[in-house]
Amino acid sequence: MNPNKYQRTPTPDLPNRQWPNNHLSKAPIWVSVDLRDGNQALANPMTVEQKLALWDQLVAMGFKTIEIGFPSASEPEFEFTRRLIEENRIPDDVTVQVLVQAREHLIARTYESLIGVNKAVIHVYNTTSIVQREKVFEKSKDEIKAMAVQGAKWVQEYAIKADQTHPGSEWVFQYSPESFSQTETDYAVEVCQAVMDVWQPTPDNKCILNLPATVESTSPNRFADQVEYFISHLPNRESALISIHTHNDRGCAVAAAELSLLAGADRIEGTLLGNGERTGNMDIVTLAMNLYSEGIDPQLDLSKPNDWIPVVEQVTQIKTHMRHPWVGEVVYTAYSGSHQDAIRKCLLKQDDNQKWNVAYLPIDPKDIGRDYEAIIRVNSQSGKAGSAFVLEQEYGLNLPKWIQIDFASTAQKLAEKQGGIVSHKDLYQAFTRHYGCDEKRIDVNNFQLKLDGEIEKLSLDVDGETWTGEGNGTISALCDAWQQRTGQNVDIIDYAEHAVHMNDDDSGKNAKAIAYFYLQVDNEKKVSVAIEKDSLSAMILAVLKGLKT
Ligand SMILES: CC(=O)SCCNC(=O)CCNC(=O)[C@H](O)C(C)(C)COP(=O)(O)OP(=O)(O)OC[C@H]1O[C@@H](n2cnc3c(N)ncnc32)[C@H](O)[C@@H]1OP(=O)(O)O
Ligand SMILES: CC(C)C(=O)C(=O)O
Repeated sequence: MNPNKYQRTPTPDLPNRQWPNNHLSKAPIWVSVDLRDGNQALANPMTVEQKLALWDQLVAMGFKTIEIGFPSASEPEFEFTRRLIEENRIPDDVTVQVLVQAREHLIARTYESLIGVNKAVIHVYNTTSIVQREKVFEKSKDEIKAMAVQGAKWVQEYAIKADQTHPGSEWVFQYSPESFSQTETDYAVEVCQAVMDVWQPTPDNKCILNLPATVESTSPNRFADQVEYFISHLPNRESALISIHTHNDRGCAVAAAELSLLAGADRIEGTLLGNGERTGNMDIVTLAMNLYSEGIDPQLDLSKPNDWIPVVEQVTQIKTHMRHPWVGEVVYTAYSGSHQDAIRKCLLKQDDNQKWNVAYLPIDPKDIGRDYEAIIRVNSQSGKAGSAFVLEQEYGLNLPKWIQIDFASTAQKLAEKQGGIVSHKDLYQAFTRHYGCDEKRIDVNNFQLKLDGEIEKLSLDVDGETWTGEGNGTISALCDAWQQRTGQNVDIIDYAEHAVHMNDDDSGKNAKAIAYFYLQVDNEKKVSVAIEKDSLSAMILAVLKGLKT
């Protein structure tokens, strides 16, 4: 490797930059370019049917402008445009956008594809970057500007022609100085100004100037400088919507777009999950969810990733990474003990009426249809809180801390033996087996309790022997009975009991009680658990188990 081979992309000097002081307060205008830039990146471009499926999905998610393709490039692209129009698939509040080079025959064909459309954005581009001017087009700055101006003129002229032959369509003009981020910014301003001189937009009839990082070649802060410089030097800025189209070569497409919004951009082009040329387009899902997580309405419905991800995966043939920001399969799952502990404690304290404030979970997974069940998964890196969370969520067991500690080594051994994630069923079985909850190992009969003044007098048959004892409650009378029989001193350090509804029957018929006891028998500490049909039985059995085992 040889870093001397590379050079820094020049960006404007902007000593009084304002964008670092700004805050976002609303969603931008979103434009999906999945059907064009996304499609352009696929080894097997989408079929018309696949494009229709993705179109329906994009509309359902709330996109109001959708770049549908490059209709002059191929028959399938042309046919798709025709089908949207002829089959009345474009809702009144959705505008289609089409891309075309600054070449006359392509512009003519583009308008042909759009006959009968209600409203469309005609997006014309030519590159302005230094490398492309010098090596690809071999043209001077003036010649490249002249291409842009000529393209703008054709777009306008063919719109007029289209209105004459097929009146009734509304046209919006968009120009991209392709590779803006690798263009001298003052020159990009100059070219865009020349395009605006042709189109003569007004604040009520704006054109769109789209600034692409066609290849991401600067850090997001320097891209934001480029955008702020462009916006602050563009005469008649109020007559243009400033749009941003970033790619992800350095992995910062979302950051660059986000900072561009701080720098004054109005509109963002991108794709769902970031499919696009090379390392991809800006991922709209990530940026929209970033806004959402800061309390800004993203103006897109991303709530059902389990519905729309399969559509995107089907048409792109690209699997979503399990750690994809916000929507990857495991992004709300914690395996490590301390994270599980923190999540569990925060969730217990999270009040529905308060702002979301849970460690390690930047949003409530339920907002995008993810269940709490998947948040904590027990493996060999988990601690007591992980097992406690799973048993709590899945089986309604509120384990006291000393039970969590007591059970932790059993869960750990199970995880190490299994080698991966322990299913909640296996964990529950390990729990009931460890505490002997499924076996009736102690036979209890003829339970009698009499109150004599303040004193409870207890008599019961345990494994065929009659026990008697007294105390200020049932449990202390039971401990007294044990002391009388064995001479051992029994202290109750702590206990808890609660109702449990067994998972296989939500009707309540299968409601049971669970009791947890922490005893000290002479010098020995004992932990025991029993699940019985009612709370008194569960408590008696748990104490007996603690004493007799
Ligand atoms: C950054 C982006 O994503 S830009 C979008 C890129 N997307 C695509 O290109 C997908 C669709 N494109 C295509 O199917 C084809 O390129 C077509 C149908 C549009 C054009 O095909 P062709 O004319 O046969 O070939 P090709 O694309 O190689 O044309 C290159 C010519 O167009 C010129 N050209 C390229 N871009 C532009 C432009 N934006 N404006 C004007 N001329 C341009 C080139 O200088 C070159 O000219 P030359 O033939 O005089 O050397
Ligand atoms: C045509 C433009 C907007 C483009 O796709 C890019 O520069 O990446």
